[in-house]
Amino acid sequence: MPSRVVVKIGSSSLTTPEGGLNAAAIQFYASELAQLTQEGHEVLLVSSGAVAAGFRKIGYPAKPRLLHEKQAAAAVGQALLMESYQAAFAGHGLTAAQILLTRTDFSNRKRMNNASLTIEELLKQGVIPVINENDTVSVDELKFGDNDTLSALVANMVRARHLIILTDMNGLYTADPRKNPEAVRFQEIEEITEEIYGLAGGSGSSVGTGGMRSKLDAAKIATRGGVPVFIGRADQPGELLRALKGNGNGTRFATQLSTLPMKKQWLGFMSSPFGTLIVDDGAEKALLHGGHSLLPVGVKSMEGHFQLGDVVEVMNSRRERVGRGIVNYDSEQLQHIIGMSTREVLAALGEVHRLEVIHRDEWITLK
Ligand SMILES: Nc1ncnc2c1ncn2[C@@H]1O[C@H](COP(=O)(O)OP(=O)(O)O)[C@@H](O)[C@H]1O
Ligand SMILES: N[C@@H](CCC(=O)OP(=O)(O)O)C(=O)O
Repeated sequence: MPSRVVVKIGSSSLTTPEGGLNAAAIQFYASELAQLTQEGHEVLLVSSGAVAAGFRKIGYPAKPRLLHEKQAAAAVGQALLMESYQAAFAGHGLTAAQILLTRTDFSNRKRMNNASLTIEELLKQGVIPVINENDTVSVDELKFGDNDTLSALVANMVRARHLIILTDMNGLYTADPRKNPEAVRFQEIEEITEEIYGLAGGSGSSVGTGGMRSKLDAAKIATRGGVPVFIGRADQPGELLRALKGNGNGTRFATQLSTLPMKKQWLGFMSSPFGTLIVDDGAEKALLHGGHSLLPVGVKSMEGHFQLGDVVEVMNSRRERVGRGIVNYDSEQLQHIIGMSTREVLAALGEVHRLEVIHRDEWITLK
């Protein structure tokens, strides 16, 4: 079975700061990716760069900030990007396919399944899927924004063997090296703790978006799904292959000991919550450390309109995210019983579908 690799390349590696494609860079990466296919790997490319490639062409002096301007720039730039990839891959006898996805395509299981089947067929035919966010239709509050999270969701969806995130920095440092020249690089990270998060800053370039912070978000999602991650550079011939073999110019992130099943990955990272439940300290502890279900007595308040079976987010009294789960009541019913003991719930409602507000089997901790 060939090993499946998802490679994500950021805007900073593919475009120029003034706006426009870096044609030499695209040719270089196409050649490096072609080499991976020659070594027997199945390759999926997650490529940013549509906004940065398109903004100057339509007259914006710098990368736009407003959503509709970014969308317009992306609509122009995405076509330029694909044209460039098609030509570059053709030089190696390969064909590229454009796949544009949004967050909703992952939260809706039917759409995700369709995307997955299309990608499987492309790989079977030896085509390289080139994936980007569908910027034209992504609304602000649901946007990935950067493509790091998108690349992790894709890696988990296709059950990749590796996720390689290429950027303009050779890995994660103890601080942003652009601001702190004393910063030291990590070779390998076993677990992405709060402390590690604290070291990562935002984007350092004029064209990038998420910086190291969003790359760590991506690494967390992928490693919890069982996919090891590399974050770094591969701008010299052969470096991409070396990254795959474990000695690249960057930082490696090991997979978590217990890999989440797909159902829980979907719940935690792909689903869209319909509401929020605020729980008390006892319930938070029971969910986080006791492996218990959430009962009505532990819920202090709630927001949103949801149906039985929808996904809801759970927050503690400090409004920090605790996790997500499938709710066993609709919002109107739950409103009547929050804070009640089991006996009171039964007296108030008579018969219930399930007593727990969220059963522990349908829960994922995200804290
Ligand atoms: N702790 C850190 N270690 C390394 N880079 C960091 C760190 N914190 C912030 N950065 C910044 O993250 C940038 C890479 O992210 P980004 O600009 O979003 O690139 P891309 O377009 O490739 O996704 C680096 O250029 C660097 O300035
Ligand atoms: N979908 C957008 C991605 C935006 C972006 O800047 O992402 P990245 O360079 O990966 O931080 C584009 O193609 O321009």
